[in-house]
Amino acid sequence: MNKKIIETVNLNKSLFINKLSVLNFGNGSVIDRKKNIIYIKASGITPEKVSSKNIVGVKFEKNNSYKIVFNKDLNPSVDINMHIRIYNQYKKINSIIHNHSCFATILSQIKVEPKCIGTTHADFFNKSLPLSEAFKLKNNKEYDDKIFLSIKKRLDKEKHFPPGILLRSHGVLSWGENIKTTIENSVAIEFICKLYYYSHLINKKIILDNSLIKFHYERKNGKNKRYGQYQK
Ligand SMILES: O=C(CO)[C@@H](O)[C@@H](O)COP(=O)(O)O
Repeated sequence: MNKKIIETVNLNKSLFINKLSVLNFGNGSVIDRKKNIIYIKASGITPEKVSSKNIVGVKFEKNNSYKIVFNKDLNPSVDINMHIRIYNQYKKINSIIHNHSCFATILSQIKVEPKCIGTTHADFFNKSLPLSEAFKLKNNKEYDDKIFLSIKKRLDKEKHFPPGILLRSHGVLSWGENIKTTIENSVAIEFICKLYYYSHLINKKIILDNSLIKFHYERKNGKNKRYGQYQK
């Protein structure tokens, strides 16, 4: 069995295992950059029921068009065009999860970017988690381009590429160079949003000194990280 298809199944099942998805709200994709094929959950399939039989493979072009090349009788996730645009734009991303996990979706709906107010967040990312920009539709055909542009406009403002983004009023995207990182990022983003939500409910004035953000972030990330079984 194709390794990318197995990875896509495991990625989508992780949504269910980590309780990041209710019903079919959510999908995961993996890209084969050598063949320009994206594997994604078929539309309407709940993550716990995903198998190689309901993974769709689409061969995509630079102009974001695509044709179905695997499980041709199935429709890909409704979000396939958003995934294609992200892969075409950001070459370091090799897998994407979209979900409606509870606290990340709450913050996306109240339009709040969770600031770094604790070392748990700082261990993971040293900036606020970004929220995509607002947009309106003149017609339904604009949706795929507009939702991607709402993501790109916000990411263009970031010096450090984030592990994901809150999709305004909708949910969350997490991504990574491989499925392990993408799954960890989706779990971490939801946990950080939960910590932020409850901390802020109790005290709106919480801040964390930048020196501590820097210490924690650099201890776990980057070329000089000092976490885990690193070479002494
Ligand atoms: O969020 C949405 C729809 O708003 C989708 O991600 C969700 O319904 C999943 O759709 P798919 O089953 O992936 O087509």
